[in-house]
Amino acid sequence: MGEIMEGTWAVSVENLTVAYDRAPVLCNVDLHLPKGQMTAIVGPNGAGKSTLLKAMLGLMKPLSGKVTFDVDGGVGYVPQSASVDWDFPATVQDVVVMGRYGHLGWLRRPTAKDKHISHLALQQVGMGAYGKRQISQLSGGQQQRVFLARALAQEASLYFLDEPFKGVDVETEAVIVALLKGLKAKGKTLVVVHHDLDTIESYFDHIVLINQQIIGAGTVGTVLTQENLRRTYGRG
Ligand SMILES: Nc1ncnc2c1ncn2[C@@H]1O[C@H](COP(=O)(O)OP(=O)(O)OP(=O)(O)O)[C@@H](O)[C@H]1O
Repeated sequence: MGEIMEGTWAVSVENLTVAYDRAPVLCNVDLHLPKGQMTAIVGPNGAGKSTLLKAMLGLMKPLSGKVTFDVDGGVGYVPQSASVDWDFPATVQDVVVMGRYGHLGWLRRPTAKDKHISHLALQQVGMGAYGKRQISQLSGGQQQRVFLARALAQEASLYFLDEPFKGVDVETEAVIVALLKGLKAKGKTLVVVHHDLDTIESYFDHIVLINQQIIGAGTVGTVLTQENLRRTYGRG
């Protein structure tokens, strides 16, 4: 691939194999995710999408393989909403300020600036009035917005989001898409687990089709074909 220059990829995955017990969930995954673009990770339930995100983030130890990042700033993660303990006693403001921890020195308390940035992030997701509310007392869509605000407050340069549109209404989805596109316009790299095939073309530049192995990866125009979808979902 002679046209690919150094510094093109934000994330490079080489020969990654991941298993929970013994049976591998991901096998020999080689993958490159382009800088400054929005990439959709797409595949059926159980394909290993969340596992791929966790392995790339170093939250799971792979059986083999290597993941390297080439980014100027921090790495942000918005986990699947269902995987979060929403009964944890914390206010909305607390959760968003946690996004600033990477910017805080050792044992330093959040400064007025951290609180200000966190408040602006909450306003950006339309949750400015909810700072003092317990997170357990929010709807699913509101919780999703708060997690997005936390990611914004983090001011990372690479973001991983696991199904940010799951269970949200059309308005919340539009808010989230606009924010993600705004982050991309600022040069951030976004990697998003996504299920809705109908919106891939309008939301994303790049796509990874996965079902334990990589079925295809590249621009949406070249990879999102009927044949590749059939190979990914095993139907048709
Ligand atoms: N903690 C775990 N222990 C054992 N097996 C697991 C664990 N988490 C996931 N798995 C298994 O690993 C496989 C991949 O799961 P993963 O959550 O990565 O899939 P996914 O593509 O994100 O699915 P979905 O679209 O349903 O969220 C599945 O077969 C799942 O049952």
